[in-house]
Amino acid sequence: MAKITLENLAHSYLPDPKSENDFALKELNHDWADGEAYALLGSSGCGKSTLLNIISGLLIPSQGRVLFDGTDVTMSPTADRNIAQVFQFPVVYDTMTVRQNLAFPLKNRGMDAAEIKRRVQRVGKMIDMEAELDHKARGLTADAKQKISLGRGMVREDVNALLFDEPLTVIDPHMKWELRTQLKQLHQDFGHTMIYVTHDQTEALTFADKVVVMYDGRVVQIGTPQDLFERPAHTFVGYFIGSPGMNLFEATIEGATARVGDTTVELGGTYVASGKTQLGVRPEFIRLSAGGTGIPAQINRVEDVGRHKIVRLTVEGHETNAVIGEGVDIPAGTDRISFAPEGINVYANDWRISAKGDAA
Ligand SMILES: Nc1ncnc2c1ncn2[C@@H]1O[C@H](COP(=O)(O)OP(=O)(O)OP(=O)(O)O)[C@@H](O)[C@H]1O
Repeated sequence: MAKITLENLAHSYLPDPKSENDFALKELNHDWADGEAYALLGSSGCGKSTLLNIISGLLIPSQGRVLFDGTDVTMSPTADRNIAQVFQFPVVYDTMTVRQNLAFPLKNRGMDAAEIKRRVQRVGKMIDMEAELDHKARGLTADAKQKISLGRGMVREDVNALLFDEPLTVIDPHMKWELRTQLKQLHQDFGHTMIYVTHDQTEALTFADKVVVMYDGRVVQIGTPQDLFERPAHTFVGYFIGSPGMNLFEATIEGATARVGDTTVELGGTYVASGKTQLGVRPEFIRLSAGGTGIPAQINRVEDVGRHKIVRLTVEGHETNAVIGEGVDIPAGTDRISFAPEGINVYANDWRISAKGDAA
């Protein structure tokens, strides 16, 4: 297992990049801790695979260095990096049995037969294919073949890192949940450094200790699921994480208060902000009322989704969502919203700013 250091790393697919916009991966500096499970999350085209391919050695970055435990591996081929990789689509040897496929990386390293047998049995159980261990891979479904690929990725215990690139795309929904749980268990048992690329927030939040959110070639936040929920560092994180995502209100910041339209909102702290200023409030922190001092709002519809209700409103001309707990009544004649102070985030030019005196 290794700590992974990304130093002044950036990548452009163009031979002669002129501006930041020419970079698929914009400059970043990070240490990814030994033994942690990271999810790389972001929408299509934001640079997740570019970053993963640089870490795995499939791509040489146009700038910067990659270090494994302090050793520069930037120019080292994948084979020399001692990593296991699982891709979106299965990579299996059709003519081999499931058992031979799983044993392959261990045999290659000359491990003794009894140990190979033990590990293959364990991984076979993990991927729920114990009964098929002696079947040929040819003829198995894509779903089963991908489970073999995952198993092969997990069978070695001595790797520097385990890299997964959207590995559950072809897996059926029930098995997805099962395999995610198994991966998490594997991580707890062996403490591998794991990097898991996905555009699915549920997958990222359930799998990872830390979620690395990418947007437009940039890492906009690395945090625990709780950090991403409570203190989204960028408006994109607020919008992308959560269902529905965070509401944004254009606001003028005036120290400890903000003006949203004609309404004054108490911020619960003092802020100095300029540029494009907004308040970000998750639907869970929106309060509804009839009359009073809140921001004028109009309910468009209410969706009962079982555990809670989603109230769709129009506020200051924008669609706004509130989440109301099961059994909580929506006040009759609701025409105002207000914000729970602990749920207010202040943004200047899309980046979260802290109240004076706050650490984060
Ligand atoms: N080989 C390449 N040549 C030129 N441009 C590329 C190449 N690979 C990726 N890109 C571009 O780089 C940007 C980042 O792509 P990347 O594949 O890293 O994103 P991603 O977040 O992994 O997306 P997806 O989830 O769709 O795979 C995109 O604009 C993409 O078009």
